Amino acid sequence: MNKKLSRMLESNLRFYFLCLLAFSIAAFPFNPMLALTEGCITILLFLWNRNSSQKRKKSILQYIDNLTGSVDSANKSTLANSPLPMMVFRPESGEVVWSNEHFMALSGVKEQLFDMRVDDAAPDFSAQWLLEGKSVSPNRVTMNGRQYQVYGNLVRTKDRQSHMVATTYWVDTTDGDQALSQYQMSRPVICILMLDNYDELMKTIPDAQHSALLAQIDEKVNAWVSGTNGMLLKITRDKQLFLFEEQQYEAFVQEKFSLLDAIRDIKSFEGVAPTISIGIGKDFATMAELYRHATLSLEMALSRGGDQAVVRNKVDFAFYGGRAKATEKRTKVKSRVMANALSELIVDAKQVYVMGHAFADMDALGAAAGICCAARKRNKAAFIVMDPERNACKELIERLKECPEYENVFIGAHDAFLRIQPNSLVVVVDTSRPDMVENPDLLGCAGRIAVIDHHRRGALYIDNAALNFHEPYASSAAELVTELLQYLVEPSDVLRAESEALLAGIVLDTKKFTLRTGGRTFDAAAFLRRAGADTTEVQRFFQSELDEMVNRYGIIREAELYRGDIAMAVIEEAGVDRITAAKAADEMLSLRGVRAAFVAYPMEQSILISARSLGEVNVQVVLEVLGGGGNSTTAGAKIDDMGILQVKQELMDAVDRYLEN
Ligand SMILES: Nc1ncnc2c1ncn2[C@@H]1O[C@@H]2COP(=O)(O)O[C@H]3[C@@H](O)[C@H](n4cnc5c(N)ncnc54)O[C@@H]3COP(=O)(O)O[C@H]2[C@H]1O
Repeated sequence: MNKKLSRMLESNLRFYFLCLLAFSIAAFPFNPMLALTEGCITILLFLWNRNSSQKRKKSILQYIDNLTGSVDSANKSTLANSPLPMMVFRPESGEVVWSNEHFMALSGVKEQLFDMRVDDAAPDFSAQWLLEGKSVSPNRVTMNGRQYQVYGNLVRTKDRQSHMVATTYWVDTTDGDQALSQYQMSRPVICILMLDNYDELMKTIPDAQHSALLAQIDEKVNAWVSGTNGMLLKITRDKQLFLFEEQQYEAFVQEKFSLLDAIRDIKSFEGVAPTISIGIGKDFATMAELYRHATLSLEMALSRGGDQAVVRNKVDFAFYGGRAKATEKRTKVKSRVMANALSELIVDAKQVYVMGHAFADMDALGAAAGICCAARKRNKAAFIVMDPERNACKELIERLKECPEYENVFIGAHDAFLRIQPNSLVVVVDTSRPDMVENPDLLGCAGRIAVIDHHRRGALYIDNAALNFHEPYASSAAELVTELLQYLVEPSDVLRAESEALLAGIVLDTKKFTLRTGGRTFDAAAFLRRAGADTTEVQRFFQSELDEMVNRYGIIREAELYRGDIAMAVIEEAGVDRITAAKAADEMLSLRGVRAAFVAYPMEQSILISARSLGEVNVQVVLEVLGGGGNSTTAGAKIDDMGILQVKQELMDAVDRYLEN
C-alpha cells in the first residue's frame, strides 16, 4: 500500500535530471569547465529534490495514518454508542457475537449476550431475509411486546467457525404502527342501502299497511347498524346513507351482510317480499370518491338483479348475496327512454357495427339483426361483426343472407377493425364483458358504444358506454331489442327473417318459453308475430342432426349425481361441441330430482363448463368464483391453465361453498 502511495505521490523528475546530465556530457568536448559546473549543479539539484520529496512523502503518510486512525476509532465508538439498538450475530449458528447497550436494554438482557443465541433475545426473529441478500426484514419482529423493523447486512469472514456475520439495526416502530393501524381502522366507509322494490310493495299492499311494513324494514336496518357507532341518514324514501368506520367492515363480511336475509324474511301481507341492495365504497382518499364508488356499487348490485351487497375497493368489486331468484322489475318507461337514446346515437353515427359475444348464438344474432333493422329505418349502414365459422347460428345467418338488405352486412372481426372510423357507433349485444366480445379492439376505436345485455354484470364490464341497457330480469338480449324496436320501427319495417331471428333468440334463452319467461317476453313475442315471424320456421332452427343427438346422449351417459341432486358430466376427451354440451346440460335438468346440471369438457387449450338450473340454485353465483358468468339459470365458464380433473374438483368445491353458505 505504502509503495503504491509513494508512486502516486512521487513527481517523476528523474527523466528531466537525466536529460540535463546528457546535455552536460554532450557539452564537455566543447567547454569542459562549463560542462563540469552544469553536471555538479544537476547532481546537487537531484539530491536536494530527493531529500525534500522524501520529507513530503513522510508527512503525507503521517497525515493519512492519522486520518484512518480517527475513522477507525470513530467506527468503534459509533458501534458502541449508536443510538440505534444493534446486534451482531452469526446467521448460520444463530450465535450472538456482540450487541450494544440499547439492544440489551430492549431485549431485557442484563449482561453482554455472549454465548447466547438470537432466539433467546428475539424468539420470532428469522435471519432468512439476510441470507437472501435483503437489507430490510419483510415483517415486523416482536420483542418484549414491542414491534421492530430490522435493517441489516451480511459480511463474509475468513473465520473458520462461521463464514458470515450479520449486523442488525433495530428500529422501534410500535408507536408508528399503532398510529397507522388506528388511522386505517378509522377510515370512513360509505354504504348506500336501497330498497329494491319500494314502488311494487307500495302498489301491492293496502295503504293502511304501508307504514307498518316500512317500520319493519327500518327496524331491521337499525338493528343491523346498531353497535357500529356509524351514522344512518335517510336520503330518499327508498334510500339510506350509512357512514361507518373501516373497523366495522370485517364484521359485516363475516356475517355475510345478514341484513339481506333479514329484509327478505319480512313477510309482506300480499306475498311480495321486500329486498334490499347494498352498495359500498371503501379505500378511497376522499369522501367524494367514496360516495361515487358506493353509488357505482349500488348500480352494480341493481344491474345484477338486486338483493345483494357489492363492495368497490381500490382494486376490485366483491359480491355478497344475490342468490335469490331475480324478479321482474323493469319499467316500460325505461325501455322508451333507452329507445330514444339509441335512436339519437344511430342518427349521430356514420356507420353502426353490431357485435355479440365470441361464438355467437341465436340470441346474439337475433339482437344484432334487430339493431340492423333500426339502423336501416334511419338510413344508416349497419354491419354485423361475426366469425363466419366460430358461431352457433349458421342456419340463421344463411336465412338472413337470403335478404337483399343483408348483402355485405356480415363482416369478420378483422375487416371491421380496418373499416371502423372514429364517428362509428358500436352496439354490443348479449354480453357486457369486454373480454367476451367478438373483437375487443373495436371497443377502443369506436366513437360511441351502446351495450344491450341481459346477463348479470360481472366485475369486468364495458364501463365507457354511452348507452347501457342492462336488464338481468329480461329473458334474452333479443327480448330487450324487440322491446326497443317497438318504439323505433313499425312492425311492417321488420323483415320476416329479422323477426324470426329475434324470436329464435328468445326461444333459445327461455328454452321454449319455459325458463325466465315473464309477461314482457310474451309481449315481445306477440310483436314479432305481428312483424311476420313464423313459429314453425323458428322451430326448424332448433332441429338437430342424428350425430349431434347421439353425442348429446353420450355426454348424459357420463353424468353422476353430486350431493344427490346436482348432475355433473365431466368429459375428459376432446371433441365435445359447445352446443351439444349446452343441450346436454339443458336435458339433464329433465331428470327427476335434479336441481342443477353442469357439463365440463376440454376445448382447445381450455376447459369449458355449461351450467343450467331450474332456478333454485343460482348457477351464475357458483361459476362466478371460477371466472364464469351468465344468469341464475344459464351460466358458463372458460377455465385456462387447469386440467379437467382439477376443474371437476374446483367445481365440486364451488358447489359445496354455494350450498353450505
Ligand atoms: N367464459 C364465460 N365467462 C362468462 N360467462 C360465460 C362464459 N361462457 C358462457 N358464459 C355465459 O353462460 C351462458 C351459457 O353458456 P353456454 O355455452 O352453456 O350456452 C350457450 C350456448 O352454447 C347455448 N346454445 C347456443 N345454441 C344453442 C342451440 N341451438 N340449442 C341449445 N343451446 C344452444 O345457449 C347458451 C346461450 O347462453 P347465453 O349467451 O345466454 O349465456 C351464456 C354466457 O353468458
